[in-house]
Amino acid sequence: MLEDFVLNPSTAIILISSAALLTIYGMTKRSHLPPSPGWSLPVIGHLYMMESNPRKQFLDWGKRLGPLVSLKMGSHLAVVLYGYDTIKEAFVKHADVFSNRPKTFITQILGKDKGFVTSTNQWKKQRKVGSEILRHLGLGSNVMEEKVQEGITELIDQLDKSQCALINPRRLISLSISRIITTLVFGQDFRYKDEQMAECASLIGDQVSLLEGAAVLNFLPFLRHLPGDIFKLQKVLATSEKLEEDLIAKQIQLRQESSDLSEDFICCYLKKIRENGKKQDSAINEENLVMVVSNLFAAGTETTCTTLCWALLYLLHHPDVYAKCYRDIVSHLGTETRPRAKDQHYLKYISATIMEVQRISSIAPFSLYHSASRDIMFKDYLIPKGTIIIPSLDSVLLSEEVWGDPRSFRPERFLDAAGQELIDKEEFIPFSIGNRACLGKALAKMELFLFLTSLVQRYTISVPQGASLPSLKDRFGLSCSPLPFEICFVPRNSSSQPAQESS
Ligand code: HEM
Repeated sequence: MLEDFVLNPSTAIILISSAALLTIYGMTKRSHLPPSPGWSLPVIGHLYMMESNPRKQFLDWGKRLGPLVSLKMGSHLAVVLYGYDTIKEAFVKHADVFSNRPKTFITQILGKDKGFVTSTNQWKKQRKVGSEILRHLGLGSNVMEEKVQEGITELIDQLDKSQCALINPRRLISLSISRIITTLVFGQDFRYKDEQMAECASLIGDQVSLLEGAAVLNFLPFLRHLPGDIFKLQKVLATSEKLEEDLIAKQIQLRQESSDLSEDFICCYLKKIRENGKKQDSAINEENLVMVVSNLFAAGTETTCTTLCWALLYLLHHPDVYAKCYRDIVSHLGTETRPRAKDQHYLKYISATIMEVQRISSIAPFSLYHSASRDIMFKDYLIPKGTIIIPSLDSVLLSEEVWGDPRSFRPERFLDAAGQELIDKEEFIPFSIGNRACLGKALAKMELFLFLTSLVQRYTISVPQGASLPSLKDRFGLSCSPLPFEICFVPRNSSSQPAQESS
Protein backbone atom coordinates (compact mmCIF):
# COMPACT_ATOMS: atom_id res chain seq x y z
CA MET A 1 0.00 0.00 0.00
CA LEU A 2 2.70 2.40 1.06
CA GLU A 3 4.43 1.96 -2.29
CA ASP A 4 1.41 3.52 -3.99
CA PHE A 5 2.27 6.81 -2.30
CA VAL A 6 5.98 6.77 -3.02
CA LEU A 7 6.74 8.75 -6.14
CA ASN A 8 8.95 7.30 -8.80
CA PRO A 9 11.40 9.84 -10.31
CA SER A 10 9.51 10.45 -13.56
CA THR A 11 6.18 11.07 -11.76
CA ALA A 12 7.97 13.46 -9.41
CA ILE A 13 9.45 15.38 -12.34
CA ILE A 14 6.04 15.66 -14.03
CA LEU A 15 4.37 16.81 -10.82
CA ILE A 16 7.06 19.33 -9.93
CA SER A 17 7.17 20.83 -13.40
CA SER A 18 3.34 21.01 -13.58
CA ALA A 19 3.28 22.77 -10.23
CA ALA A 20 5.96 25.18 -11.40
CA LEU A 21 4.08 25.86 -14.65
CA LEU A 22 0.84 26.43 -12.80
CA THR A 23 2.55 28.84 -10.39
CA ILE A 24 4.20 30.74 -13.24
CA TYR A 25 0.89 30.84 -15.15
CA GLY A 26 -0.91 32.11 -12.05
CA MET A 27 1.71 34.75 -11.38
CA THR A 28 1.77 35.98 -14.95
CA LYS A 29 -1.99 36.10 -15.09
CA ARG A 30 -2.13 37.93 -11.81
CA SER A 31 0.49 40.45 -12.76
CA HIS A 32 -1.27 40.94 -16.07
CA LEU A 33 -3.75 43.47 -17.21
CA PRO A 34 -7.04 42.27 -18.68
CA PRO A 35 -6.83 41.29 -22.39
CA SER A 36 -6.84 43.95 -25.11
CA PRO A 37 -8.56 43.79 -28.51
CA GLY A 38 -5.36 44.39 -30.50
CA TRP A 39 -1.95 46.03 -30.65
CA SER A 40 -1.49 49.25 -28.81
CA LEU A 41 0.44 51.83 -30.82
CA PRO A 42 2.81 54.36 -29.29
CA VAL A 43 1.14 57.63 -28.27
CA ILE A 44 -2.39 56.78 -29.44
CA GLY A 45 -2.70 53.28 -27.95
CA HIS A 46 -5.91 51.60 -29.18
CA LEU A 47 -7.61 54.82 -30.26
CA TYR A 48 -6.80 54.02 -33.91
CA MET A 49 -9.13 51.00 -33.69
CA MET A 50 -12.17 52.85 -32.43
CA GLU A 51 -15.11 53.47 -34.68
CA SER A 52 -16.91 56.82 -34.60
CA ASN A 53 -19.85 55.05 -32.94
CA PRO A 54 -18.04 52.34 -30.97
CA ARG A 55 -21.04 50.82 -29.15
CA LYS A 56 -21.28 47.63 -31.19
CA GLN A 57 -17.52 47.28 -31.31
CA PHE A 58 -17.26 47.49 -27.51
CA LEU A 59 -20.01 44.88 -27.13
CA ASP A 60 -18.15 42.56 -29.52
CA TRP A 61 -14.91 43.00 -27.55
CA GLY A 62 -16.79 42.16 -24.36
CA LYS A 63 -18.20 38.95 -25.88
CA ARG A 64 -14.78 37.92 -27.19
CA LEU A 65 -12.54 38.96 -24.31
CA GLY A 66 -14.73 39.96 -21.33
CA PRO A 67 -15.63 40.40 -18.53
CA LEU A 68 -12.68 42.82 -18.37
CA VAL A 69 -11.02 44.42 -21.38
CA SER A 70 -8.09 46.80 -21.17
CA LEU A 71 -7.49 49.59 -23.63
CA LYS A 72 -4.81 52.18 -24.00
CA MET A 73 -6.61 55.43 -24.76
CA GLY A 74 -3.79 57.77 -25.66
CA SER A 75 -1.74 58.11 -22.49
CA HIS A 76 -4.47 56.63 -20.25
CA LEU A 77 -5.00 53.01 -19.37
CA ALA A 78 -8.70 52.12 -19.31
CA VAL A 79 -10.49 48.93 -18.29
CA VAL A 80 -14.00 48.23 -19.55
CA LEU A 81 -16.29 46.28 -17.20
CA TYR A 82 -18.83 43.95 -18.81
CA GLY A 83 -21.97 42.42 -17.33
CA TYR A 84 -24.08 43.15 -14.29
CA ASP A 85 -22.13 40.92 -11.87
CA THR A 86 -18.81 42.53 -12.77
CA ILE A 87 -20.11 46.09 -12.53
CA LYS A 88 -21.87 45.34 -9.24
CA GLU A 89 -18.78 43.66 -7.81
CA ALA A 90 -16.69 46.72 -8.72
CA PHE A 91 -19.10 49.53 -7.79
CA VAL A 92 -20.78 47.95 -4.77
CA LYS A 93 -18.45 45.33 -3.25
CA HIS A 94 -15.27 47.30 -4.02
CA ALA A 95 -16.85 50.73 -3.84
CA ASP A 96 -13.89 51.96 -1.77
CA VAL A 97 -11.61 51.43 -4.80
CA PHE A 98 -13.83 52.09 -7.82
CA SER A 99 -15.81 55.22 -6.88
CA ASN A 100 -13.44 58.02 -7.90
CA ARG A 101 -13.58 59.96 -11.14
CA PRO A 102 -10.47 60.06 -13.36
CA LYS A 103 -8.19 63.01 -13.83
CA THR A 104 -8.56 63.94 -17.48
CA PHE A 105 -7.73 67.01 -19.49
CA ILE A 106 -11.34 68.16 -19.75
CA THR A 107 -12.24 67.61 -16.08
CA GLN A 108 -9.09 69.49 -15.06
CA ILE A 109 -9.35 72.40 -17.50
CA LEU A 110 -13.08 72.68 -17.83
CA GLY A 111 -14.33 71.18 -14.59
CA LYS A 112 -11.47 72.84 -12.65
CA ASP A 113 -11.42 69.57 -10.71
CA LYS A 114 -14.33 70.82 -8.61
CA GLY A 115 -18.00 70.01 -8.14
CA PHE A 116 -19.50 66.51 -8.16
CA VAL A 117 -17.27 65.31 -10.99
CA THR A 118 -13.93 66.13 -9.34
CA SER A 119 -11.11 63.58 -9.43
CA THR A 120 -10.33 64.34 -5.78
CA ASN A 121 -11.91 62.83 -2.68
CA GLN A 122 -13.96 66.00 -2.28
CA TRP A 123 -16.75 64.40 -4.30
CA LYS A 124 -17.96 62.76 -1.08
CA LYS A 125 -18.65 66.09 0.60
CA GLN A 126 -20.17 67.61 -2.54
CA ARG A 127 -22.46 64.60 -2.96
CA LYS A 128 -23.49 64.57 0.68
CA VAL A 129 -24.31 68.28 0.73
CA GLY A 130 -25.81 68.17 -2.77
CA SER A 131 -28.16 65.30 -1.93
CA GLU A 132 -29.17 66.90 1.39
CA ILE A 133 -30.12 70.09 -0.43
CA LEU A 134 -31.96 68.29 -3.22
CA ARG A 135 -33.91 66.30 -0.63
CA HIS A 136 -34.64 69.51 1.28
CA LEU A 137 -35.90 71.13 -1.91
CA GLY A 138 -38.20 68.20 -2.38
CA LEU A 139 -36.49 66.15 -5.08
CA GLY A 140 -39.03 63.53 -6.01
CA SER A 141 -41.77 65.13 -3.87
CA ASN A 142 -44.79 67.43 -4.31
CA VAL A 143 -42.76 70.66 -4.26
CA MET A 144 -40.61 69.39 -7.08
CA GLU A 145 -43.67 68.08 -8.88
CA GLU A 146 -45.04 71.62 -9.15
CA LYS A 147 -41.89 72.71 -10.97
CA VAL A 148 -42.20 69.76 -13.35
CA GLN A 149 -45.89 70.50 -13.98
CA GLU A 150 -44.97 74.09 -14.93
CA GLY A 151 -42.44 72.73 -17.44
CA ILE A 152 -45.16 70.50 -18.94
CA THR A 153 -47.69 73.34 -19.17
CA GLU A 154 -45.17 75.34 -21.11
CA LEU A 155 -44.37 72.48 -23.46
CA ILE A 156 -48.06 71.84 -24.13
CA ASP A 157 -48.57 75.55 -24.89
CA GLN A 158 -45.80 75.43 -27.45
CA LEU A 159 -46.97 72.15 -29.00
CA ASP A 160 -50.54 73.48 -29.30
CA LYS A 161 -49.13 76.52 -31.08
CA SER A 162 -47.44 74.23 -33.59
CA GLN A 163 -50.95 73.48 -34.94
CA CYS A 164 -50.16 69.92 -35.97
CA ALA A 165 -47.25 71.05 -38.15
CA LEU A 166 -44.23 68.82 -38.57
CA ILE A 167 -41.74 69.86 -35.87
CA ASN A 168 -38.54 68.63 -34.25
CA PRO A 169 -39.63 68.37 -30.60
CA ARG A 170 -36.12 68.32 -29.13
CA ARG A 171 -35.64 72.07 -28.70
CA LEU A 172 -39.03 72.55 -27.02
CA ILE A 173 -38.54 69.60 -24.67
CA SER A 174 -35.02 70.73 -23.84
CA LEU A 175 -36.26 74.24 -23.00
CA SER A 176 -38.94 72.89 -20.66
CA ILE A 177 -36.58 70.48 -18.92
CA SER A 178 -33.87 73.09 -18.47
CA ARG A 179 -36.48 75.43 -16.96
CA ILE A 180 -37.13 72.83 -14.29
CA ILE A 181 -33.50 72.54 -13.32
CA THR A 182 -32.88 76.30 -13.47
CA THR A 183 -35.91 76.95 -11.25
CA LEU A 184 -34.56 74.38 -8.82
CA VAL A 185 -31.13 76.04 -8.79
CA PHE A 186 -31.98 79.74 -9.21
CA GLY A 187 -35.46 79.85 -7.62
CA GLN A 188 -38.98 80.63 -8.78
CA ASP A 189 -38.34 84.26 -9.79
CA PHE A 190 -35.80 83.30 -12.40
CA ARG A 191 -38.41 81.65 -14.60
CA TYR A 192 -40.11 84.96 -15.28
CA LYS A 193 -36.96 86.36 -16.85
CA ASP A 194 -37.55 84.71 -20.16
CA GLU A 195 -34.52 86.03 -22.01
CA GLN A 196 -32.16 84.94 -19.27
CA MET A 197 -33.83 81.56 -19.13
CA ALA A 198 -33.57 81.03 -22.88
CA GLU A 199 -29.92 82.09 -22.82
CA CYS A 200 -29.25 79.71 -19.96
CA ALA A 201 -30.92 76.81 -21.80
CA SER A 202 -28.97 77.48 -24.97
CA LEU A 203 -25.66 77.79 -23.06
CA ILE A 204 -26.30 74.42 -21.40
CA GLY A 205 -27.10 72.83 -24.79
CA ASP A 206 -24.05 74.41 -26.46
CA GLN A 207 -21.75 73.34 -23.66
CA VAL A 208 -22.82 69.71 -23.86
CA SER A 209 -22.51 69.49 -27.64
CA LEU A 210 -19.18 71.33 -27.74
CA LEU A 211 -17.85 69.05 -25.02
CA GLU A 212 -18.52 66.05 -27.24
CA GLY A 213 -16.23 67.48 -29.93
CA ALA A 214 -13.49 68.22 -27.41
CA ALA A 215 -13.67 64.80 -25.69
CA VAL A 216 -10.72 63.44 -27.69
CA LEU A 217 -8.48 65.94 -25.86
CA ASN A 218 -8.99 63.84 -22.74
CA PHE A 219 -6.79 61.19 -24.29
CA LEU A 220 -4.57 63.17 -26.66
CA PRO A 221 -4.22 66.51 -24.86
CA PHE A 222 -1.26 67.61 -27.03
CA LEU A 223 -3.71 68.03 -29.95
CA ARG A 224 -4.85 71.28 -28.39
CA HIS A 225 -1.65 72.86 -29.77
CA LEU A 226 -2.73 72.24 -33.38
CA PRO A 227 -3.40 75.47 -35.26
CA GLY A 228 -7.03 76.57 -35.43
CA ASP A 229 -9.66 75.54 -32.91
CA ILE A 230 -10.30 72.12 -34.49
CA PHE A 231 -11.75 70.58 -31.35
CA LYS A 232 -13.56 73.80 -30.42
CA LEU A 233 -11.77 73.91 -27.09
CA GLN A 234 -11.67 77.72 -27.12
CA LYS A 235 -15.40 77.77 -27.82
CA VAL A 236 -16.10 75.32 -24.97
CA LEU A 237 -14.01 77.43 -22.62
CA ALA A 238 -15.79 80.61 -23.69
CA THR A 239 -19.24 79.01 -23.25
CA SER A 240 -18.31 77.62 -19.85
CA GLU A 241 -16.99 80.99 -18.76
CA LYS A 242 -20.24 82.63 -19.82
CA LEU A 243 -22.29 80.03 -17.97
CA GLU A 244 -20.16 80.03 -14.86
CA GLU A 245 -19.12 83.68 -14.58
CA ASP A 246 -21.95 85.65 -16.21
CA LEU A 247 -24.77 83.50 -14.96
CA ILE A 248 -24.03 81.22 -12.00
CA ALA A 249 -21.48 83.43 -10.23
CA LYS A 250 -23.75 86.48 -10.69
CA GLN A 251 -26.68 84.62 -9.15
CA ILE A 252 -24.47 83.66 -6.22
CA GLN A 253 -23.39 87.25 -5.78
CA LEU A 254 -26.99 88.50 -5.88
CA ARG A 255 -27.90 86.18 -3.03
CA GLN A 256 -24.84 87.11 -1.02
CA GLU A 257 -25.79 90.79 -1.23
CA SER A 258 -29.26 90.04 0.01
CA SER A 259 -29.90 88.94 3.58
CA ASP A 260 -32.90 86.93 2.43
CA LEU A 261 -31.66 83.42 1.74
CA SER A 262 -34.79 81.89 0.28
CA GLU A 263 -35.37 78.40 -1.00
CA ASP A 264 -33.30 77.51 -3.99
CA PHE A 265 -30.23 75.32 -4.45
CA ILE A 266 -27.76 78.23 -4.39
CA CYS A 267 -29.22 79.72 -1.19
CA CYS A 268 -29.15 76.35 0.54
CA TYR A 269 -25.53 75.78 -0.48
CA LEU A 270 -24.57 79.28 0.71
CA LYS A 271 -26.11 78.45 4.08
CA LYS A 272 -23.91 75.34 4.20
CA ILE A 273 -20.86 77.49 3.37
CA ARG A 274 -21.72 79.73 6.31
CA GLU A 275 -22.14 76.77 8.63
CA ASN A 276 -18.75 75.45 7.48
CA GLY A 277 -17.22 78.93 7.46
CA LYS A 278 -14.73 78.42 10.23
CA LYS A 279 -13.12 75.39 8.67
CA GLN A 280 -10.42 76.81 6.41
CA ASP A 281 -9.99 73.63 4.38
CA SER A 282 -13.69 73.09 3.83
CA ALA A 283 -14.59 71.81 0.36
CA ILE A 284 -17.95 73.51 0.77
CA ASN A 285 -17.04 76.80 -0.86
CA GLU A 286 -18.13 79.09 -3.70
CA GLU A 287 -15.78 77.65 -6.32
CA ASN A 288 -17.30 74.24 -5.73
CA LEU A 289 -20.80 75.70 -5.74
CA VAL A 290 -20.28 77.10 -9.25
CA MET A 291 -19.15 73.72 -10.55
CA VAL A 292 -21.81 71.77 -8.66
CA VAL A 293 -24.47 73.93 -10.35
CA SER A 294 -22.76 73.57 -13.72
CA ASN A 295 -22.73 69.74 -13.24
CA LEU A 296 -26.43 69.75 -12.35
CA PHE A 297 -27.23 71.66 -15.55
CA ALA A 298 -25.12 69.39 -17.75
CA ALA A 299 -26.29 66.13 -16.14
CA GLY A 300 -29.92 67.07 -15.62
CA THR A 301 -31.02 68.45 -18.99
CA GLU A 302 -29.70 66.48 -21.96
CA THR A 303 -30.24 63.07 -20.35
CA THR A 304 -33.95 63.51 -19.63
CA CYS A 305 -34.58 65.34 -22.91
CA THR A 306 -32.82 62.61 -24.90
CA THR A 307 -34.83 59.87 -23.15
CA LEU A 308 -38.10 61.67 -23.92
CA CYS A 309 -37.11 61.99 -27.59
CA TRP A 310 -36.40 58.23 -27.70
CA ALA A 311 -39.77 57.58 -26.05
CA LEU A 312 -41.61 59.55 -28.73
CA LEU A 313 -39.68 57.80 -31.46
CA TYR A 314 -40.28 54.28 -30.12
CA LEU A 315 -43.96 55.05 -29.60
CA LEU A 316 -44.17 56.32 -33.17
CA HIS A 317 -42.72 53.01 -34.35
CA HIS A 318 -45.04 51.02 -32.05
CA PRO A 319 -48.55 52.49 -32.32
CA ASP A 320 -49.91 49.42 -30.48
CA VAL A 321 -47.85 50.38 -27.42
CA TYR A 322 -48.98 54.00 -27.78
CA ALA A 323 -52.60 52.83 -27.84
CA LYS A 324 -52.10 50.68 -24.73
CA CYS A 325 -50.46 53.61 -22.88
CA TYR A 326 -53.45 55.78 -23.80
CA ARG A 327 -55.92 53.10 -22.66
CA ASP A 328 -54.01 52.82 -19.37
CA ILE A 329 -54.35 56.58 -18.88
CA VAL A 330 -58.02 56.77 -19.89
CA SER A 331 -59.08 53.88 -17.68
CA HIS A 332 -57.36 55.29 -14.59
CA LEU A 333 -57.44 59.05 -15.11
CA GLY A 334 -59.76 59.83 -17.97
CA THR A 335 -58.96 62.42 -20.60
CA GLU A 336 -59.24 65.61 -18.54
CA THR A 337 -57.53 64.89 -15.20
CA ARG A 338 -53.95 65.96 -15.27
CA PRO A 339 -51.50 63.13 -14.45
CA ARG A 340 -49.78 63.44 -11.07
CA ALA A 341 -46.67 61.69 -9.79
CA LYS A 342 -48.77 59.51 -7.44
CA ASP A 343 -50.51 58.01 -10.50
CA GLN A 344 -47.37 55.98 -11.16
CA HIS A 345 -48.83 53.47 -8.70
CA TYR A 346 -51.74 52.78 -11.05
CA LEU A 347 -50.38 53.49 -14.52
CA LYS A 348 -48.26 50.37 -14.71
CA TYR A 349 -48.25 50.00 -18.47
CA ILE A 350 -46.88 53.48 -19.10
CA SER A 351 -44.29 52.99 -16.32
CA ALA A 352 -43.19 49.72 -17.97
CA THR A 353 -43.00 51.55 -21.31
CA ILE A 354 -40.69 54.20 -19.86
CA MET A 355 -38.45 51.48 -18.38
CA GLU A 356 -38.34 49.73 -21.75
CA VAL A 357 -37.42 53.00 -23.50
CA GLN A 358 -34.60 53.57 -21.00
CA ARG A 359 -33.39 50.00 -21.40
CA ILE A 360 -33.38 49.80 -25.18
CA SER A 361 -32.06 53.32 -25.83
CA SER A 362 -29.36 52.93 -23.15
CA ILE A 363 -28.49 56.60 -23.52
CA ALA A 364 -25.34 56.47 -21.36
CA PRO A 365 -23.72 53.30 -22.77
CA PHE A 366 -20.46 53.92 -20.90
CA SER A 367 -22.02 55.80 -17.97
CA LEU A 368 -19.57 58.37 -16.58
CA TYR A 369 -16.00 57.14 -16.20
CA HIS A 370 -14.81 56.02 -12.78
CA SER A 371 -11.20 55.42 -11.76
CA ALA A 372 -9.27 53.04 -9.50
CA SER A 373 -8.04 54.77 -6.34
CA ARG A 374 -5.33 52.13 -5.72
CA ASP A 375 -3.83 49.00 -7.31
CA ILE A 376 -6.25 46.12 -7.02
CA MET A 377 -6.41 42.49 -8.11
CA PHE A 378 -9.88 42.23 -9.60
CA LYS A 379 -11.19 39.03 -11.16
CA ASP A 380 -7.60 37.72 -11.28
CA TYR A 381 -6.29 40.73 -13.17
CA LEU A 382 -4.27 43.67 -12.02
CA ILE A 383 -5.95 47.06 -12.23
CA PRO A 384 -3.35 49.70 -11.44
CA LYS A 385 -4.11 52.86 -9.48
CA GLY A 386 -5.42 55.65 -11.72
CA THR A 387 -6.87 53.30 -14.39
CA ILE A 388 -9.99 54.74 -16.03
CA ILE A 389 -12.91 52.41 -15.36
CA ILE A 390 -15.59 52.26 -18.06
CA PRO A 391 -18.73 50.35 -17.07
CA SER A 392 -20.46 49.03 -20.18
CA LEU A 393 -24.10 49.69 -19.29
CA ASP A 394 -24.92 48.46 -22.82
CA SER A 395 -23.58 45.02 -21.85
CA VAL A 396 -26.25 44.89 -19.12
CA LEU A 397 -29.21 46.74 -20.66
CA LEU A 398 -28.80 44.99 -24.02
CA SER A 399 -27.69 41.59 -22.72
CA GLU A 400 -29.17 38.53 -24.43
CA GLU A 401 -28.65 36.42 -21.29
CA VAL A 402 -30.63 38.86 -19.18
CA TRP A 403 -33.43 39.94 -21.55
CA GLY A 404 -33.62 37.18 -24.17
CA ASP A 405 -34.61 39.50 -27.01
CA PRO A 406 -32.86 42.76 -26.03
CA ARG A 407 -33.34 44.46 -29.40
CA SER A 408 -37.14 44.09 -29.35
CA PHE A 409 -39.18 46.93 -27.88
CA ARG A 410 -41.48 45.11 -25.48
CA PRO A 411 -42.72 46.98 -22.37
CA GLU A 412 -44.47 43.76 -21.25
CA ARG A 413 -41.11 42.37 -20.15
CA PHE A 414 -41.37 44.70 -17.14
CA LEU A 415 -44.88 43.49 -16.20
CA ASP A 416 -46.07 40.32 -14.51
CA ALA A 417 -48.27 37.87 -16.44
CA ALA A 418 -51.45 39.65 -15.34
CA GLY A 419 -50.01 42.99 -16.44
CA GLN A 420 -50.76 44.35 -12.96
CA GLU A 421 -47.37 44.59 -11.26
CA LEU A 422 -44.04 45.98 -12.39
CA ILE A 423 -41.13 43.55 -12.44
CA ASP A 424 -38.21 45.20 -10.70
CA LYS A 425 -35.23 43.61 -12.42
CA GLU A 426 -31.86 44.13 -10.73
CA GLU A 427 -30.18 44.45 -14.11
CA PHE A 428 -32.24 47.49 -15.06
CA ILE A 429 -29.48 50.05 -14.39
CA PRO A 430 -29.81 53.07 -16.72
CA PHE A 431 -28.80 55.29 -13.78
CA SER A 432 -25.83 53.01 -12.94
CA ILE A 433 -25.29 51.58 -9.43
CA GLY A 434 -23.20 52.13 -6.33
CA ASN A 435 -22.35 55.31 -4.54
CA ARG A 436 -21.74 57.34 -7.72
CA ALA A 437 -25.08 56.36 -9.28
CA CYS A 438 -27.16 59.20 -10.72
CA LEU A 439 -27.91 61.86 -8.12
CA GLY A 440 -30.98 63.06 -9.98
CA LYS A 441 -32.67 59.67 -10.45
CA ALA A 442 -35.81 60.60 -8.48
CA LEU A 443 -36.28 63.84 -10.43
CA ALA A 444 -35.55 62.15 -13.76
CA LYS A 445 -38.10 59.39 -13.08
CA MET A 446 -40.76 61.91 -12.13
CA GLU A 447 -40.04 64.05 -15.20
CA LEU A 448 -40.16 61.08 -17.58
CA PHE A 449 -43.44 59.83 -16.14
CA LEU A 450 -45.23 63.19 -16.04
CA PHE A 451 -44.03 64.42 -19.42
CA LEU A 452 -44.79 61.22 -21.28
CA THR A 453 -48.15 60.60 -19.62
CA SER A 454 -49.24 64.19 -20.30
CA LEU A 455 -48.17 64.00 -23.94
CA VAL A 456 -49.88 60.66 -24.61
CA GLN A 457 -53.06 61.85 -22.88
CA ARG A 458 -53.24 64.98 -24.99
CA TYR A 459 -51.86 64.12 -28.42
CA THR A 460 -51.56 61.52 -31.06
CA ILE A 461 -48.21 61.62 -32.82
CA SER A 462 -47.62 60.92 -36.48
CA VAL A 463 -45.63 61.67 -39.57
CA PRO A 464 -47.36 62.94 -42.73
CA GLN A 465 -49.11 60.31 -44.81
CA GLY A 466 -46.70 58.60 -47.14
CA ALA A 467 -43.59 59.73 -45.24
CA SER A 468 -41.32 57.05 -43.85
CA LEU A 469 -40.82 56.75 -40.10
CA PRO A 470 -37.74 58.48 -38.68
CA SER A 471 -34.72 56.26 -38.09
CA LEU A 472 -34.08 54.49 -34.79
CA LYS A 473 -30.31 54.86 -35.31
CA ASP A 474 -28.44 56.71 -32.59
CA ARG A 475 -25.90 59.49 -32.65
CA PHE A 476 -22.98 58.67 -30.36
CA GLY A 477 -22.19 61.40 -27.83
CA LEU A 478 -22.16 62.22 -24.12
CA SER A 479 -25.68 60.88 -24.14
CA CYS A 480 -26.67 58.83 -27.19
CA SER A 481 -29.60 60.60 -28.80
CA PRO A 482 -31.73 59.80 -31.85
CA LEU A 483 -30.83 61.46 -35.15
CA PRO A 484 -32.84 64.68 -35.56
CA PHE A 485 -36.46 63.85 -36.45
CA GLU A 486 -39.74 65.64 -37.04
CA ILE A 487 -43.25 64.62 -36.00
CA CYS A 488 -46.73 66.12 -35.75
CA PHE A 489 -48.49 66.48 -32.40
CA VAL A 490 -52.22 66.36 -33.05
CA PRO A 491 -54.44 67.24 -30.05
CA ARG A 492 -56.89 64.37 -29.51
CA ASN A 493 -59.84 66.76 -29.32
CA SER A 494 -58.83 68.53 -32.52
CA SER A 495 -60.33 68.15 -35.95
CA SER A 496 -57.06 69.25 -37.53
CA GLN A 497 -55.14 66.80 -39.63
CA PRO A 498 -51.39 66.40 -39.52
CA ALA A 499 -49.53 68.30 -42.19
CA GLN A 500 -49.15 66.47 -45.47
CA GLU A 501 -45.68 65.78 -46.65
CA SER A 502 -44.58 68.48 -49.05
CA SER A 503 -43.86 67.09 -52.46
C1 HEM B 1 -33.03 59.93 -17.80
C2 HEM B 1 -32.28 60.76 -17.15
C3 HEM B 1 -30.94 60.45 -16.54
C4 HEM B 1 -30.10 59.39 -16.75
C5 HEM B 1 -30.29 58.18 -17.67
C6 HEM B 1 -28.94 59.61 -15.91
C7 HEM B 1 -27.86 58.73 -15.82
C8 HEM B 1 -26.72 58.99 -15.08
C9 HEM B 1 -25.57 58.12 -15.05
C10 HEM B 1 -25.43 56.81 -15.82
C11 HEM B 1 -24.65 58.70 -14.23
C12 HEM B 1 -23.24 58.18 -13.91
C13 HEM B 1 -23.27 57.24 -12.73
C14 HEM B 1 -21.92 56.64 -12.42
O1 HEM B 1 -20.91 57.29 -12.62
O2 HEM B 1 -21.86 55.49 -12.00
C15 HEM B 1 -25.23 59.94 -13.73
C16 HEM B 1 -24.58 60.81 -12.88
C17 HEM B 1 -25.13 61.99 -12.43
N1 HEM B 1 -26.41 62.46 -12.66
FE1 HEM B 1 -27.80 61.58 -13.85
N2 HEM B 1 -29.10 60.79 -15.24
C18 HEM B 1 -30.31 61.33 -15.57
C19 HEM B 1 -30.86 62.50 -15.09
C20 HEM B 1 -30.30 63.32 -14.14
C21 HEM B 1 -30.92 64.51 -13.58
C22 HEM B 1 -32.33 65.01 -13.89
C23 HEM B 1 -30.00 65.07 -12.72
C24 HEM B 1 -30.10 66.33 -11.89
C25 HEM B 1 -30.97 66.65 -11.05
C26 HEM B 1 -28.82 64.24 -12.74
C27 HEM B 1 -27.68 64.47 -12.01
C28 HEM B 1 -26.56 63.66 -12.02
C29 HEM B 1 -25.32 64.00 -11.33
C30 HEM B 1 -25.04 65.26 -10.51
C31 HEM B 1 -24.42 62.95 -11.58
C32 HEM B 1 -22.98 62.84 -11.10
C33 HEM B 1 -22.95 62.14 -9.76
C34 HEM B 1 -21.55 61.95 -9.21
O3 HEM B 1 -20.58 62.25 -9.90
O4 HEM B 1 -21.43 61.51 -8.05
N3 HEM B 1 -29.03 63.19 -13.61
N4 HEM B 1 -26.49 60.09 -14.26
